[in-house]
Amino acid sequence: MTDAKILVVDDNKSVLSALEILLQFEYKSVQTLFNPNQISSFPNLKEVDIVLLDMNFSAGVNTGNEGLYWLNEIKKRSPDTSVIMMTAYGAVDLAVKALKQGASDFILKPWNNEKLLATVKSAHQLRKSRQEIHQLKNKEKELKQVINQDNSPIIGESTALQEVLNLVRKIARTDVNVLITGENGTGKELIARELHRLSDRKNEVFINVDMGSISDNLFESELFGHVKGSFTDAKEDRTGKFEAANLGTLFLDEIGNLSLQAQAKLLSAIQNKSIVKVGSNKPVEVDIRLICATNCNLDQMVDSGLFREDLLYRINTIHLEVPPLRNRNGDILILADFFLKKYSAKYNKPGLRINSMTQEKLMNYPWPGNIRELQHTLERAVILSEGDVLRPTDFLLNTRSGSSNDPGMRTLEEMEYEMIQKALEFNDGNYSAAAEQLGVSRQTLYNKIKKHKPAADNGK
Ligand SMILES: Nc1ncnc2c1ncn2[C@@H]1O[C@H](COP(=O)(O)OP(=O)(O)OP(=O)(O)O)[C@@H](O)[C@H]1O
Repeated sequence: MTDAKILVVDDNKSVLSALEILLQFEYKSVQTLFNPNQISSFPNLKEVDIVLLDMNFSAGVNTGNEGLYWLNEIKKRSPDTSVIMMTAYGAVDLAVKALKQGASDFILKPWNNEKLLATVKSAHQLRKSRQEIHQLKNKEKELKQVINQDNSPIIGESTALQEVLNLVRKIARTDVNVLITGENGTGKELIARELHRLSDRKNEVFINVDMGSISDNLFESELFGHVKGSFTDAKEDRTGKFEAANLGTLFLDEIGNLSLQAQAKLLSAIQNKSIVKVGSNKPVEVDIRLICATNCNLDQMVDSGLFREDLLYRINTIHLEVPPLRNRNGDILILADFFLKKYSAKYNKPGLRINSMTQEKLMNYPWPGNIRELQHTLERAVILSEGDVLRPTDFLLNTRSGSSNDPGMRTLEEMEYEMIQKALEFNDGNYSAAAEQLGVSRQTLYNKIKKHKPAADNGK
């Protein structure tokens, strides 16, 4: 027995009882209405899965207009209910008219029982699909709200930052591709999110992809998706990041770490505004706003043949350079105060203050890890604080270079970290070149950096 509610509306009582008898063997609830005027007051019409609706109710009238009128009334009150029209006058144009106005199907009287049951069954499937689509759409809406709710404020009053934010406001509502450059931890991702938040795409998703963490052989599958069976591990169809970001913003972080092969594939997707999934040959159109970020000098990489010039032209219609924290001194104490309040609240330590000597120490430090380093430094100081005032000694800045003065105190891990930093510095932040110099693969280098990251953050 199928768990569905059916309503039959016909002015012929013998039609009503015949259909009631036939359908109640298959469906849990079958109700009948002799007078269509009762449709308007029918309780919980939205819960009715299928309506079987006669087209002509007044004696001698067979235009079908009454049926079309009631079809519209039902659709107004319950758009997902499937309506099957019934008529003894099988004019094809009338059937087409009803289908155009939202009917699911059409049955001619006298009907064939088997055919009628098959029609009702597919109308029920249609109703279920419509409900699923609605549920998925609602779910998608909620997910988008959750994904987009990471709206950390951008703190800072320095002219350098305000100039960047002015440009962000100017370009946010255009669809131009934006390249954001700047050192690690300067707030590139935050700026990208702000561009999305101020754009007409703000109610759609912001998808963030860390290109440095994607190995070359997974690049296409991650970005463009794949079809089931296209390679050994492709157990299911997969939607890539481009498709997932459709109508929204796609943020490609660490774009300077892409191999030349991956760059060519990315260029083709951007140029064609479409992607082809691995294992398919059908292009799928995508409508995305592209924002890329890097701490590498892409112009230099173009000169040394490590980055495609045509790709650079595509991604940097507008170039935003986020200044390092040491060039926006005015922001250091404002940011410190912001993070102090944030972590005092998080760790339940109200009333914490920074004294003037501490302020001086923070102002004089060059912050090589920029705002991320300042943030972690404040978090650690708040956690370790014992009194109400955070003193200079609560901020163990630059301990890593301190320990490197004493070779006896360095661990193998610290030396490895230093080597990696040096190789990255030497190669202008280019992971591929640094990996080659260190004699490891780009993936291994990336894994090592990832492994060191928490330690590096804590040590600062
Ligand atoms: N102006 C700012 N105001 C408040 N918080 C900021 C600001 N800039 C950066 N942050 C915070 O600092 C941290 C690092 O910022 P973000 O991840 O945007 O930097 P990034 O330049 O993208 O770093 P990476 O190059 O390592 O990817 C984040 O927690 C971010 O919220």
